[in-house]
Amino acid sequence: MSGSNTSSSLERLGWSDFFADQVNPSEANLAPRRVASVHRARLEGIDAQGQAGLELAANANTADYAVGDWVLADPLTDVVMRRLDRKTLLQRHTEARNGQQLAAANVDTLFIATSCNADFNLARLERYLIMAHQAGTTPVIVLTKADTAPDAEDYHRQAMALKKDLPVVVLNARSTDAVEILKPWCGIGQTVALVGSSGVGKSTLVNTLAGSGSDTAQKTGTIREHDAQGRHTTTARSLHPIAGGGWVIDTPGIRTLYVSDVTDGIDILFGDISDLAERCRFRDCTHVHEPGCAVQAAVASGQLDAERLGRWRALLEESRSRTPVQTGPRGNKVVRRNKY
Ligand SMILES: Nc1nc2c(ncn2[C@@H]2O[C@H](COP(=O)(O)OP(=O)(O)OP(=O)(O)O)[C@@H](O)[C@H]2O)c(=O)[nH]1
Ligand SMILES: [Zn+2]
Repeated sequence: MSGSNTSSSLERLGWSDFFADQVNPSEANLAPRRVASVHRARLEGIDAQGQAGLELAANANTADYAVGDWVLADPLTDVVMRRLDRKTLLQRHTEARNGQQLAAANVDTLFIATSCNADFNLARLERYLIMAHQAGTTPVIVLTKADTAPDAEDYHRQAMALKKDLPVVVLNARSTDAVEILKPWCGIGQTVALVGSSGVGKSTLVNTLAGSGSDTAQKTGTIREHDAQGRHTTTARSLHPIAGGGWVIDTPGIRTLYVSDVTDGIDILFGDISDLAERCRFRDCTHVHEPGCAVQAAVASGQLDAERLGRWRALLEESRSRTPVQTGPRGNKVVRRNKY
């Protein structure tokens, strides 16, 4: 890496020791670039100077790259030599060949958006929280449309009860006040992404964060991504600068994320129940009818909410039925682990 100016500009793009430490001395002449959008046949990149080419080798597949990835490119030919390990990775479950589609990489904070109205659903928020933990990102619940809800504080209180120390903010996505409220997670070099149902205000928030007059502004309520044939640089980038520093990733893929393969995340979100379960008399306790069940005892004493227990059980069931299980060499079951 050359001079400190370059690295400090790179840090504005999200570069950090985590990535710098992966660069071998023999790779010092290569240029770190960040993937700004992924198309079927090509990638777009950025570096400290702005748009930067990313050419893939003939045998490479764009599906192996996610928006937000860091790669090392040959500065003369723009050819991608290597992708650096990811800090975090958001994936989509698909029915396709390998079952996973990459949605975004190296997202520091995941804004889980829901509005202060009928969209608000604790079970769905829990799923998004699990997804955030599973990806390695920090979740923040963003309650939108506070300006239209007389009872926003009630939603706030319910969301905060989902997990100890969970950040929950209440805002009007159309107001510039939202920028100030989200500032703690949008500093220089920070990357955020938004998930949530259709219509909760994700595009509106991206626009508000990007600032007015930004040429990256998304059109709300309309289709954003279009590949204009015959022109090659007109597609919307998926990595948008935030006015006060940082980046927000917004892609169609991230808008349709849902939970799968979530066992690790479930243990983080429902750690209290997992702890209780360890104290049950039977190791294979189903926490339904067994004597000596510490989980049922906690429900009976009012320490544990029965509905929350029900959601935990449903998520575990779903996760078990979806997690691919491979049969190991001696017929012992090997559950696939996260691999970034
Ligand atoms: N009053 C008010 N309206 C909002 C707020 N956030 C979003 N809206 C409006 O809600 C509508 C939907 O907002 P979008 O930003 O398009 O929602 P989205 O989550 O991007 O929806 P998809 O693109 O379908 O995923 C728009 O008309 C917004 O102006 C808010 O906090 N307050
Ligand atoms: Zn039990």
